[in-house]
Amino acid sequence: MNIGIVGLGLMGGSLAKAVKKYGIAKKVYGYARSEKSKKEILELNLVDELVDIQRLKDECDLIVLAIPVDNIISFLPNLLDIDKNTTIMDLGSTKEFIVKNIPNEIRSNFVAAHPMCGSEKFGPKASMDNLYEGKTVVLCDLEANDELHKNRAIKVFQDIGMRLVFMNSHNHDVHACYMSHLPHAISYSLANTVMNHEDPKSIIALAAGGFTDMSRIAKSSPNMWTDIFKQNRENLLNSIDLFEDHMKKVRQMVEDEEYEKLEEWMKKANTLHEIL
Ligand SMILES: NC(=O)c1ccc[n+]([C@@H]2O[C@H](COP(=O)([O-])OP(=O)(O)OC[C@H]3O[C@@H](n4cnc5c(N)ncnc54)[C@H](O)[C@@H]3O)[C@@H](O)[C@H]2O)c1
Ligand SMILES: O=C(O)C(=O)C[C@]1(C(=O)O)C=C[C@H](O)C=C1
Repeated sequence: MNIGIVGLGLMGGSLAKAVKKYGIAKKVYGYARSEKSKKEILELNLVDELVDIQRLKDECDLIVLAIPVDNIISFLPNLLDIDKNTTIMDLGSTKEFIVKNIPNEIRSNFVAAHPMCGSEKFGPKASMDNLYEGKTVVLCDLEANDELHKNRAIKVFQDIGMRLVFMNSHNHDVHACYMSHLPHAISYSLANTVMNHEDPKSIIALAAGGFTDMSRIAKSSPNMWTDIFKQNRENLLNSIDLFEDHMKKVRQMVEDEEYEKLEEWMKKANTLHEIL
């Protein structure tokens, strides 16, 4: 099978490396827009060839959209005349808005997927051949797909070592919000809070494991995360409200010097790690 990847940053570049590593693709084609990306992709030897959209459509059995979630939607008009046997797949971090915006002509071709792996790094240089190994991918609303496309997508994810989880796109966005989008909002908030209060010298001198762990994802791509917060707005607003309730609760317990209650609240939080 020939695979075409649109966007060869962390996720697309890592997929290109993984399908090569496991011998899944006869040819891996890439599509990139900026000259800077094109240069990096070729230097890193991520794909067999960079091609235009027409060649992607003419020569690929599977086209993977590994670009920010708003760009996924704006890219779809390019694919309306796709062959009925060509599979399209996205790797976006949100699912409901994307699925709602898939044009009818290509709905059965389009497999909505979200790999639950990644990092705060972005761009072609961040790609890794083992990013997907042993990780989970969420596949959404598969009842809308032809068997050919569903099975092709499932096989590719299995062949690169992923576990599969099936969910509807609405539930996906609720869960992804709590497990990924809220943590990013908190980490960006923490980074800005600390930078407004502390000077660089004390940040460098005192940053230890706790702060480094909590702030790692504040280094993530603003371009990608603005789109995610926009598309998952309602769920994010709800989750921020619930998080704020807990911040108010801890603030109140400290203010009222209710230390036994505080300890119980912390013990409850400890139990998360009996599950994880
Ligand atoms: N980073 C993560 O941890 C992670 C995890 C799971 C899913 N995702 C999702 O995967 C997708 C890609 O994220 P990433 O981390 O690889 O981002 P990235 O910034 O590393 O890579 C995206 C690449 O796509 C290019 N691009 C953007 N629009 C394009 C277009 N219209 N045509 C061609 N190229 C285009 C950019 O130049 C960039 O090189 C996003 O939808 C994101 O939500 C990311
Ligand atoms: O930074 C990481 O460690 C990630 O795995 C990235 C992460 C996350 O865990 O929130 C980020 C966005 C996703 O869509 C999926 C995964």
